[in-house]
Amino acid sequence: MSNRIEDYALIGDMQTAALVGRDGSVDWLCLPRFDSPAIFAGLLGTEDNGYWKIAPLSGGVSTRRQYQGDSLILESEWETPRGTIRVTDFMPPSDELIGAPAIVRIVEGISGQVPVRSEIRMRFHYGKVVPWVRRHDDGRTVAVAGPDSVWLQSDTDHYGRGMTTYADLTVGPGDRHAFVLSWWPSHAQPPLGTDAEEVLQDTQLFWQDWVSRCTYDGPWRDAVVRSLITLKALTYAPTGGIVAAPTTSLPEDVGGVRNWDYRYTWLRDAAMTLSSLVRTGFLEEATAWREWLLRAVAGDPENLQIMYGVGGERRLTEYEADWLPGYEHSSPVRIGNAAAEQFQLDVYGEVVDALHHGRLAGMEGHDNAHQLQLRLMDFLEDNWRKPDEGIWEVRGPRRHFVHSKVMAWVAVDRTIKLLEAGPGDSAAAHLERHLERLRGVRDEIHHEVCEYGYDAERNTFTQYYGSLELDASLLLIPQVGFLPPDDKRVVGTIEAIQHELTEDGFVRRYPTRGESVGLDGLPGDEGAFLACSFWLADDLAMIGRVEEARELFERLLALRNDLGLLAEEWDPRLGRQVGNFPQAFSHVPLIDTALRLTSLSRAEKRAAGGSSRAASDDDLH
Ligand SMILES: OC[C@H]1O[C@H](O[C@H]2O[C@H](CO)[C@@H](O)[C@H](O)[C@H]2O)[C@H](O)[C@@H](O)[C@@H]1O
Repeated sequence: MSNRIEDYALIGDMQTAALVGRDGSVDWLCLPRFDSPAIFAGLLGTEDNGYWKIAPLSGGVSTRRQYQGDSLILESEWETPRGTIRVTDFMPPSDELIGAPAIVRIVEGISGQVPVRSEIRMRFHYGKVVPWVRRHDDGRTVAVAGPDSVWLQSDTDHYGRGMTTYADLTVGPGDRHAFVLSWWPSHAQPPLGTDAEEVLQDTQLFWQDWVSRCTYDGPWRDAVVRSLITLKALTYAPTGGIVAAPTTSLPEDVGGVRNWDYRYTWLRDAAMTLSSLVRTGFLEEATAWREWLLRAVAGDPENLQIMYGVGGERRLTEYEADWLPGYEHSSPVRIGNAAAEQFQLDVYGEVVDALHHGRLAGMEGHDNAHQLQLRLMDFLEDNWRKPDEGIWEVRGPRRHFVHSKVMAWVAVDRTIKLLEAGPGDSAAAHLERHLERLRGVRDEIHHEVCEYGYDAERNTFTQYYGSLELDASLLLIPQVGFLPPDDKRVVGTIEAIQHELTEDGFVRRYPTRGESVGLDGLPGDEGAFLACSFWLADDLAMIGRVEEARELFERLLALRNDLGLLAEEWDPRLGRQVGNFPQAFSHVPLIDTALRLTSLSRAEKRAAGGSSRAASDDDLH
C-alpha cells in the first residue's frame, strides 16, 4: 500500500495497537494482543491483505490531523469540495474499560454534506485467511475464522461486495456516526455492545489522568510527553511487558532484507524504557515491568533469554510469511525473532542498571529483585569472558564486542554499589569477601577493555577486540560511567564516530557493506540509527559541546512525523523514516537527551545567577 512509514498514526489500548494512514486506512492491527496475527496487514502487502478505510468518497488524504491534546485519540480532518468532516479514531484502554480490544471510529460532519464510505477487508492470520462474514441477529456484522471473531457495530447499514464490507453515509454539520470493531473468542457468547461516546469520554479521562503524573516541565515538554504516551502505548497492561515496537518487518533498508519482528519484550529496550519512566514520574509502570521481569526470568540465570513474549513466553520461533510481499517489496516478512536464542552479554548490564536507577528513584526495594541481581552476577562472573552477539544482535559470528564488556562492567559495578549500601550485620565478613571478589572482576574487565578494545594509534575504542571498525554503542562509555567524559580516549572515540560513522550528522550503528555480507551477516545497507544519534547529542553535551548537542537534538526532533512519532531509523539519502514504527528505542533516548539538556541549561542559569551548585548527575535523575 502507498503510505510512507511516517504517514502513519498510532492508536492503541495497551494490549495491542493499530496504524492509521493519512488516507484514513487502518493498515495494521493485530488482535487481541501485540504479537497476535494481524487482521489488517495491508501495511506489509496489498489491499487484499486487509485494511479498514473511512474517508470521504472523493478519496485523498486528510488535510489536517492531530492527537486530541495529550492523548492517543487521533483526529483527522478532510476538507473536500462538498464540505469538511472529522474522523476520531481511538482504542479504549481494554483492561480498564470494555474488556475486549476494540477500535472506535467516529465520523463527524463539520460543514457541507459530505458522502463518506467505510470499507473493510478483514483478512485473518496476517492477510492470508478470508473469514466467514455474516450479519448477526442484533444487526452487527461478525467475521469468524478459527479461534477469532471480530464484531462490527454501527448505526449505518453494511453491505458486502467482492469480499469487502462497505457502508455509505452522508454527513452534515453536527452528525456523528460511530463504528466499533471488537475482537472476541469465536466460541464465546457474543460480546456486549459498546457505547462509543461513553468510551470516548472514558478514554479522554484515562489519558488526562495518566499524563498528569508526568514530572518533566522543561522546554521540550510536548516532545517528551508524546514520547511517554508512545511508550505507555507499547506497554502490555495485563503483565507490564513492553514491546520494542508494534510492527514487524518495516524495513531498515527499503526493498531489502533487514526486516524484523519487534512485537516482543527485549530486556535491553524495556530496561532502558524503565529508566526513562522512573525519571519522569511513572514509577507504577516501572514497578509493573520489574514484576514482569522477575516472572519472566524466574529460574536458572543460565536460561535467561534476551527477549520474551509480552506474557513472558520463551518460544518466539522465527518464520517467513511468504504470502506477504512486504512493505514496498521489502521481503521477507518475518514473524517471530531468532535473536531470542542469542547470547547478548550487554543485557545483564542494562537490567542491573535499570534496577539500580529504580532504587535511586525511590522504587520500593524487592527481595526477589535483589536475589535476581546476585544470581545474575554469579552467572556473569563465569561468563563475561565469552564472545557474544552484542547489542546489535548481529547474525554473523560471535565476537568480543567492546560495548558488551563495558555493560558487564556496569552490572558488576552496580552490584558492588548495592552491596556496599547493604546492612553491616553478622554476614559482614562473608559480604566483604564477596565484595572483594566483585571488585577484582570489575577491575579485570576494565583493564581488559582498555587493553584490547582501544586503538591507541587512532585514539578510539573499537567495535570488538582487535577490530579496526567503530561502533556507535561506544558512545555509551561515558554515559554509564565506565570512563569520565573528559578522558582523552572518550573524547577521541566520540570524535572518531562523528567523523566516520555519521551521514548528514546522524549516526549509523556500524559500517555496513552494501551488497556484500558484512559483520552483521546481512547484505544491504541501513539508515542512521536514531537512538545512536541521540546518544551522540548526549556525549557532546557531556564533553562541553552543549550548543552542538542542542543543535543535533533539535535536528533529531525535526525528523519526527507531524504527530511526534519516530521509527527506528532515518534514511538520510531518501529523507524518510525506516524500520519498525513507532520504536521505543528511539523515544527513550529522546526523553533522556531532553532531560540532560534541560538539567544542563538549568545549571547554566543557576551558575549565571551566582549559585554555587553546578550540574551534577543528580540533576538527571
Ligand atoms: O540488525 C539485526 C537485528 O536487528 C534487530 O535488532 C534490533 O532491534 C532490537 C529491538 O529494538 C534492539 O534491541 C537491537 O539492539 C537492534 O539491533 C532484530 O531484532 C534482530 O533479530 C536482528 O538480528
